[in-house]
Amino acid sequence: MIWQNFAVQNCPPSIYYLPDFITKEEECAIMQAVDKTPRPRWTQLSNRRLINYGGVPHPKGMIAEDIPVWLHHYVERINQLNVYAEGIKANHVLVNEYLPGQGIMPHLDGPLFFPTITTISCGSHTVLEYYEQTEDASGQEGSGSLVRQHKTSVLLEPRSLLVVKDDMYHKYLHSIAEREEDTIDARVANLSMVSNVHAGDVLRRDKRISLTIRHVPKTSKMKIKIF
Ligand SMILES: O=C(O)CCC(=O)C(=O)O
Ligand SMILES: [Fe+2]
Repeated sequence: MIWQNFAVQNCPPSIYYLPDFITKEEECAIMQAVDKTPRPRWTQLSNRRLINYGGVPHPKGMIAEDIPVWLHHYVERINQLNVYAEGIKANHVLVNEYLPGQGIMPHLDGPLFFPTITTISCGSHTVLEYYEQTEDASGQEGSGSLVRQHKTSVLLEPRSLLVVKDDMYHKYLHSIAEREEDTIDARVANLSMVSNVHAGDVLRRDKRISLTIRHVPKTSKMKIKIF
């Protein structure tokens, strides 16, 4: 599969959207495996819950942990695409679970990850929104007053793969609004790449599981110092 053939037009570089990257059976298997994950593995946040697999990224280096066997197949599928760079392989999977009405605040993924990321969506669609953040023109330099302007949106259907790099990784903040339904409008940049969804449609959200499969460049071996 040549992921470069799936570039989303009408948005800054670079987003790629691959519908039906996984089958319904694979989607079901992911949802079941995530469902079975023991409670202590989860980090509960106010508006979603998550699991780090592969370790917890850290500025001093991620202490690598094994990725569970059920995820190897999907990590391998991403590695076969060669999205990161020659010889660079995924070593981290972030599982996010969103119930209808939940989301994630505008943010950048930051310097701990290789700046090309991949996300598989399961269980429900969502709309990923991108914002340009600039210092308020009326505010004084360094006042810290920031304004956010909507740049583009991407509809993520269940079973799709998203690949994000370049300015869409480094420059524009992404978020998922805390909504129970999404009204699809012409600001959705990949509307021509989805079937049976049109501007004006209202899509009700269901529980969504996302797998964000990334490469964490800085890893460290745990050292136990004995004095
Ligand atoms: O769930 C998603 O698709 C996005 C998650 C995300 O942006 C993150 O965890 O950094
Ligand atoms: Fe993110």
